[in-house]
Amino acid sequence: MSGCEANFDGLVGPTHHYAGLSFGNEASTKNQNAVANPRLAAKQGLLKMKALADLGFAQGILPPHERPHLSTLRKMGFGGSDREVLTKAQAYSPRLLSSLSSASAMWVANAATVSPSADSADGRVHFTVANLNNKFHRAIEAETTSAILRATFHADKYFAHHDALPQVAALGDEGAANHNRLCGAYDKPGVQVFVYGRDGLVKDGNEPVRYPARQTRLASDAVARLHQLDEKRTVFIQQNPHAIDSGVFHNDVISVSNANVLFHHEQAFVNSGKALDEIRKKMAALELDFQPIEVPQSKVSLDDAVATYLFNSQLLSKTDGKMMLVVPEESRQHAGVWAYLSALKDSGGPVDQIEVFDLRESMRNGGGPACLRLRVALNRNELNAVNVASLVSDSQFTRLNTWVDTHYRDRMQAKDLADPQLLTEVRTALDELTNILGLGAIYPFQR
Ligand SMILES: N=C(N)NCCC[C@H](NC(=O)CCC(=O)O)C(=O)O
Repeated sequence: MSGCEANFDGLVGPTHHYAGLSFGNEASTKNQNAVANPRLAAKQGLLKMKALADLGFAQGILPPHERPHLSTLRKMGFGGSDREVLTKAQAYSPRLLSSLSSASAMWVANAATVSPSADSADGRVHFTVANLNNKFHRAIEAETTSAILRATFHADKYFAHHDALPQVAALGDEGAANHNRLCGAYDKPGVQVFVYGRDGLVKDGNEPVRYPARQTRLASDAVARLHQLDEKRTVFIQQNPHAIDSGVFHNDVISVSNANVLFHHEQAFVNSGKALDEIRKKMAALELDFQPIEVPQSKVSLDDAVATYLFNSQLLSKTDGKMMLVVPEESRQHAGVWAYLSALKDSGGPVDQIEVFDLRESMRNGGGPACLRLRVALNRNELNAVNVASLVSDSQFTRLNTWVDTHYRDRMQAKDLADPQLLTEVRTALDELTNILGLGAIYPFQR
């Protein structure tokens, strides 16, 4: 198969903690105030990256953001020295400081939507940074995400970068977590599938009632337009509001695609049969055979899917033509889900290997294997144009692992965030990291 799918994983930042900031994400709510271990979190993520790189997959890394986010605090009127800003913000509202200190940028499936060059009219890879408008702690990610993506994929000839959509609820955009692509070879035209939770402009009675629908159709349409996609090869599907109300706050908690396979839960979409038919027809026009793997509610309930993150998995093509599913340890711990996975592996279908990773630190905030990675399908020239130090090699892994050991604390709670020493530690670490990754000045404090 020509071309490749490179996975760029977000590295967990030094202020990783459990703040209960994401209403609608049940793990986030459940684990509010638990004690986090940023060092362990970063190392769990690095181990996944290393393991996949060792298996021969193209693996990249995206750095964490600067937190606490002093520039937002200053914009909100907290003045004086950095130390004073932190003290005043903590006195005003510990929850505000916590929101502006979240390490949520680790979940880079929400960093941007990416369309490969084979699908875009101008023949370039398009990136639109997600505005993450539904959550305050995430809406502040866009600016640094944009700087990071532009530094990582910097050749204009190959890569087109779009800023985040305007920061309004009607244009709520959560990036690649609500986007799938079905294809044959990664560098040949495919069918892009955008999944949205609500319209954005009008209420049609199909919205969830308990939890927010973060992604709007208005935003998905805008991204498809920006990426110069052909409507004959684009599909828009509404996410099942009942699934959102059950804790499926992003579509990647209930479905994942790779090549011509869509692994999904039976209750993932509104009018599922019609949606799958449209994908099938549009793929057939490209002479591609669509292979959906639909998991029935009777085998894995929505609640179990949310609790185990079975679908927040990475589906990866191996050189032998078969696929491997990368799942979190929580999927192995659940007898019913593990029985389903064992049967899937032995079914004679496309998936014949299951790999399990311990990502507990991230999982406790609702971030599984797929949340931690941004898929970028590339042809050979494009892969060669990626900032080389952003690719995970043995030597980069060793440097990064040592960097984490040197700079990260092994315990973090909201009350630690006002410590001015923490800000110094973060800035020292990030300054060093931009050197390791050769990214230049990407953080506000470096400018
Ligand atoms: N499904 C994907 N692609 N990403 C998962 C994102 C998890 C993230 N959690 C948080 O932001 C929790 C932070 C806290 O509560 O401390 C979110 O809800 O946006």
